[in-house]
Amino acid sequence: MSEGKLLLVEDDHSLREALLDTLLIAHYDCVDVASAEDAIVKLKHESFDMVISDVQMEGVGGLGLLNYLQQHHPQLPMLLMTAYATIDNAVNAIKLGAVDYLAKPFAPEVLLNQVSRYLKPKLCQTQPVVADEKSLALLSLAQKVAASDASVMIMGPSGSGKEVLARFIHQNSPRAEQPFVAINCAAIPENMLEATLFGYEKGAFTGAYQACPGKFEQAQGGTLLLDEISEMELGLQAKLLRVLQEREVERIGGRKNIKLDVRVLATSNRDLKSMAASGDFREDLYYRINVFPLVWPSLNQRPADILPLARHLLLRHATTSGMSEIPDFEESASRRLLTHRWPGNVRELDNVIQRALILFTGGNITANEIIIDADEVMLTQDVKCHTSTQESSLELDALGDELKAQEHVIILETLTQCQGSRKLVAEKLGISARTLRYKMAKMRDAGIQIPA
Ligand SMILES: Nc1ncnc2c1ncn2[C@@H]1O[C@H](COP(=O)(O)OP(=O)(O)OP(=O)(O)O)[C@@H](O)[C@H]1O
Repeated sequence: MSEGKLLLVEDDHSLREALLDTLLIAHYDCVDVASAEDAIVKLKHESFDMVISDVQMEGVGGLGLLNYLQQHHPQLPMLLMTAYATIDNAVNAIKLGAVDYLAKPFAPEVLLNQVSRYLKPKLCQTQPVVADEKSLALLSLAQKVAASDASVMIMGPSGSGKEVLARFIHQNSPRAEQPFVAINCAAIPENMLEATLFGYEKGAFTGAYQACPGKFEQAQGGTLLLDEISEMELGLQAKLLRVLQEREVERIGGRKNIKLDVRVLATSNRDLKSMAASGDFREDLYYRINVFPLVWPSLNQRPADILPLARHLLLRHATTSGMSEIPDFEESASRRLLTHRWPGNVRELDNVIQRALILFTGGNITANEIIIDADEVMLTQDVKCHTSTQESSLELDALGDELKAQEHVIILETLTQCQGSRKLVAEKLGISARTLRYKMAKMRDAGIQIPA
């Protein structure tokens, strides 16, 4: 199986964006087009490792594209998506050479499960950048723990790098070649979390059109990260405990137990021990996942990490935005970075660096381009504030969260620059589509109008 590139063909704009989000979040390299004709043009100039296409589109449509692939790229697996009423077409398509079909509507996991049979997601290359003594000690401990099969509980404040550390443990473990699957327990609606974790059989509940393996099964042989486990409700915690004890899972609506070989890592930015003491988290589950605890201190407690991290983030974002020369920080800028308290930890530092690159006009980065407070963004002449952005920022002031306000201004500006393309915005800001979608959902919740 290769770490290849996907071509997504779908004429419905919003469905295409949603599918693209799902694939990018799962770390698949993916290019999207709106018609079979555009797909054929792409296929002539770029090489792909899999095609996912809608059947019914204007022009030659999905079947025409399948026909083209059969003649010119017979090895290329093609997955078709079809409306429920046209399953006969899909069955014919499989006879003609498509590898499988998905009946719309389908859950994101169903798509990912199909794709994972043919392609591996891109390996996430993020290695923790560390320089402070405390962080070096933590990393060397993590390396030792990685070699074992123990469950690890990673604690630390929000944005401190817990997920980065979890990936590091997986990549340094004997399971490194097997899947690393992460699930954010706080980001998935409560009623969906159980199905997402344990999977379900066809017809298990309304909307379960196809059987779907859960995250545990997807992580088979590898590592499962339960991000923000403190947010899981008590009833589900009991079910999770049973799965961990029995080392087997039963899909919702299923009748058979599936043996599991999965290492479990979990993260929390809350004090799980006192949650367990107060009955807000199951004590027995706490002890089961907390075999080896690791704690990332907040960024201000490991000051020697700040500048190496800032340089690393600068390199990452400058490269993503295609800059040929990577600037450095002037003395004044470094001083500003070192004297801030970083309540939002590395994520806040990441935002500040992205902002600096937006304001950057050449040479090295100066203290003027290190914008930490929202007011500074509003006063900086270099930032071309659009009317809608100003209005949104004023609304945000009422929320009393300056850090978020700065972030929102940047997202709105970049959305305008990229004419609404979520994919380009995520690329430009150097964040994953998942993060962007999450941030935009929060902005909508706060009443901010997001341009279409
Ligand atoms: N040591 C590090 N080296 C490189 N990048 C880092 C490091 N720590 C954090 N980051 C980056 O900072 C951002 C936040 O990190 P991460 O998502 O791991 O934090 P977290 O503690 O899991 O946050 P949350 O509690 O909000 O889920 C990511 O973009 C990540 O790549």
